[in-house]
Amino acid sequence: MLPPDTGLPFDDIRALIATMPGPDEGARGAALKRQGELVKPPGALGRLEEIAVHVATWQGNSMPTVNRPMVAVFAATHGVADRGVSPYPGAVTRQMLDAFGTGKAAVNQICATFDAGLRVFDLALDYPTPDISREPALDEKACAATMAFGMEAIAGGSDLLCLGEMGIGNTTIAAAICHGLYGGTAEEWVGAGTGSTGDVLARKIEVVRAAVALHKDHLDDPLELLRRLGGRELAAMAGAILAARHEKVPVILDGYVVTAAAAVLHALDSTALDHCLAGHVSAEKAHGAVLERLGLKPILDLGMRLGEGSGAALAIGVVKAAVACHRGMATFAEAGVSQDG
Ligand SMILES: Cc1cc2ncn([C@H]3O[C@H](COP(=O)(O)O)[C@@H](O)[C@H]3O)c2cc1C
Ligand SMILES: O=C(O)c1cccnc1
Repeated sequence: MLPPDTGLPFDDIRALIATMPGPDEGARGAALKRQGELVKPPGALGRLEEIAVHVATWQGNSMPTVNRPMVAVFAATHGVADRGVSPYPGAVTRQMLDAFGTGKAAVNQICATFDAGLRVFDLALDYPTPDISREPALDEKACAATMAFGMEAIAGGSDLLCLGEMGIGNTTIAAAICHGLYGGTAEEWVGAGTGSTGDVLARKIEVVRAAVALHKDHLDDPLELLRRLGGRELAAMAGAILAARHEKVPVILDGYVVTAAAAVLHALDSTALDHCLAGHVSAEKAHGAVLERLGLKPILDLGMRLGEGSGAALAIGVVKAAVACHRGMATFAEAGVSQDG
């Protein structure tokens, strides 16, 4: 699904936001009713019950499925990577794409564990976006086109979309977006990423501070903020989240970088992430704070700080189990179990 080709590119994105479908209250009501009838004390499956009802609500199906979960990993390169903001060189981004291709990365193993599909999107890796502390990452047309490209993540059909990213330097980008959206200090939003400490961490904070200062007069519009402080994988992920909403596909977010992309949509419309689950809270310093601002409660908290969709993919197991219980358990009446405690 591509946005209609009318008007300014960002206007097309705004039109998709304005026309997002809301929750399917019929499916939600029926799913809640079924949860109350299943052969267990009410609420005994805890968050699994909420998760099953969430998937039912956003698929618009009181008997939801997780038969075709898909992990979409968006990869891009960043000019800031040359500023010494990551312990790893920018070349690692392409090397990791090779590892995804041969099935040797962490996300491959987690996808295999849960029978999830994995698609990797190479967003012009040979052309890093400019250093955001010196100029905008993207122009409006490129940002909107990259968001539209991200909408391809769900092409071919999926009943649960997990988002991941690969792009050395992109925890700097995520921090700039969060600092731009939420204010505070650069220190507050910058974390270790792949393991930055000392001078590397200090440079990272400085780059984030300089980037937000450079673009400060243009940050009121979240799409403008995304194009200036973002990168291609963040724009594509925002597009994917929006397309999934229109196609009734629930989404699982991953760590700090994915959540920063999602936060841009939330700033445009506070209901834009209502179909999303937070797969986990990563060990990246500010991830928990962003999730709190978005009103998202992470499913897992395992101290992971990898990115590449690993935390979202791991949460597929929990969501699958939640939906399996919802679909497969007997009701008290079916099981002949007495319901009065
Ligand atoms: C071998 C390796 C595998 C990865 N898989 C994901 N990332 C993660 O690390 C990067 C962000 O961290 P920073 O901002 O510190 O560069 C992203 O590419 C992210 O997905 C990796 C990083 C490395 C080194
Ligand atoms: O939380 C994340 O998204 C993350 C953390 C470290 C490295 N890359 C990504």
